[in-house]
Amino acid sequence: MEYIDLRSDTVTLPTQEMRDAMYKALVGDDVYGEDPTVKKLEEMAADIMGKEDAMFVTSGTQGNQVSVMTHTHHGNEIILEEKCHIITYEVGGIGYLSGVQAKTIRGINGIMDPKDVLNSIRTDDIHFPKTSLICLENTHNKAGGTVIPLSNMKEIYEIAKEHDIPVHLDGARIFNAATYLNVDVKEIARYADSVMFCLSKGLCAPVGSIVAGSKDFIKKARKYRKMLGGGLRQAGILAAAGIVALEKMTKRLAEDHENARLLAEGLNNIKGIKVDMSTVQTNIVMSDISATGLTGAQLSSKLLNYGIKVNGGNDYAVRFVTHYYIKKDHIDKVLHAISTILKEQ
Ligand SMILES: Cc1ncc(COP(=O)(O)O)c(CN[C@H](C(=O)O)[C@H](C)O)c1O
Repeated sequence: MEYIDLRSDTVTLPTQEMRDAMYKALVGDDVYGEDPTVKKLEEMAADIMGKEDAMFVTSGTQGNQVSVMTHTHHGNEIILEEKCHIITYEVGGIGYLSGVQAKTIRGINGIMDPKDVLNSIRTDDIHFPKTSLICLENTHNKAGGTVIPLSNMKEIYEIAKEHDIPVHLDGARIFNAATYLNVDVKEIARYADSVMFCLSKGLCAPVGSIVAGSKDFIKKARKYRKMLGGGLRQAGILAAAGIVALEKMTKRLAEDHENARLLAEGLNNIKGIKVDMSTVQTNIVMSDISATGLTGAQLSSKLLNYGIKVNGGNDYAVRFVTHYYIKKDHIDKVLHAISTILKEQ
C-alpha cells in the first residue's frame, strides 16, 4: 500500500536527481581525506553556514553528540532547553559519551529566556561544575517546529560570549527556520559556534547531517567522530545526495510550511481536535486530541487502515510532519479520514 506518511520528515526518500548523482559520484577513502565528493559537500556546507569548516556525519544525533564531546570535558555542566532533542531523544548520550550533566531550562515554545540562561551559568565555587556549553535548537521539534527569534539567539549568544562559553545549535531544521524568518541561514548560524543540520530530513537526502564550525573545532570533532566509528570510506556516494539537497531542496520548504498550516486549520475544524496555531510556523503540527476520547496511539492505528501514518503515543498528542512527498491532496485525504474515524466514535 502506498502510504501518506506524516510521521516525520526523516521518512523522505532521495529524489531521482540524488540517485543519479549517487551513481556517478567520484569517491575515495574519506579517512585519508581523499573522497572528493565528501570534501565538496563539506566545503559547500561551511560556506553556506558562514563557518570556517564542516564535517559530514552519519546522523543528526551523531552530529550533536560529537559536538558536545568536542566542546566539553567530563564533569562539566551544559545548559539546554528541557524538551530539546539532545535531552529527549539521544539516549542519554551526553552523559555516557561526554560525561557531562544537564542543566535544563523550561522554554516557552522551545525558547529559553536569556535571563534563565544567565542565571544557570555556574559561578566559580568549589561545589560547582563548570558550565562549558549552551545548546539551542532551531526549529524546536517538541514545541512543534517553532522558530527561535534571532533577537533571542543573539541575546543568549552575547551572554555566552561574556562568559567565554561556546554555543551549539541543533539546527536539524535550520533551513525551515530560515524560510520562516525569511533570512539567509548564515543569519541564524552566526549566533552559534557549532551548527548541526540535517540533510536527511526536509532536504530529502537518504543519510547524513553536517557539523559546521571553526577549523580547530572541526579538526578536534573529526577525532571524536572517528572514535564513534564515523570515519567513513567512500562516503561520496552519500555526500553526492547531500550536494543535491543543498543545491535544490533548501528553497522549496515554504510549500511544506503551507501544507502544515492547511492541515492545522483543517484539524482545528474537526470537533475534539485542538492545534495552537501560534506554534504552526514550519512543517510540524502538534495536535491535542484529548477531547476525542482517543489516544494518539489509537488514532494512528485507525489511520493505518486509511493508508496514513502518523506518530501518536499513549497520551493525547499527535504529531504531523509535512515534507516534499506530502502534497495538498494528501492533506485533504488525511482530514477526511480523521473526520470519518471520529464520526464512528
Ligand atoms: C531537532 C532534532 N535534532 C536532531 C535530530 C536527530 O537526527 P537523526 O539522528 O535522526 O538524523 C532530530 C531527529 N528527530 C526525529 C524526528 O523528528 O522524527 C526523531 C525524534 O529523532 C531532530 O528532530
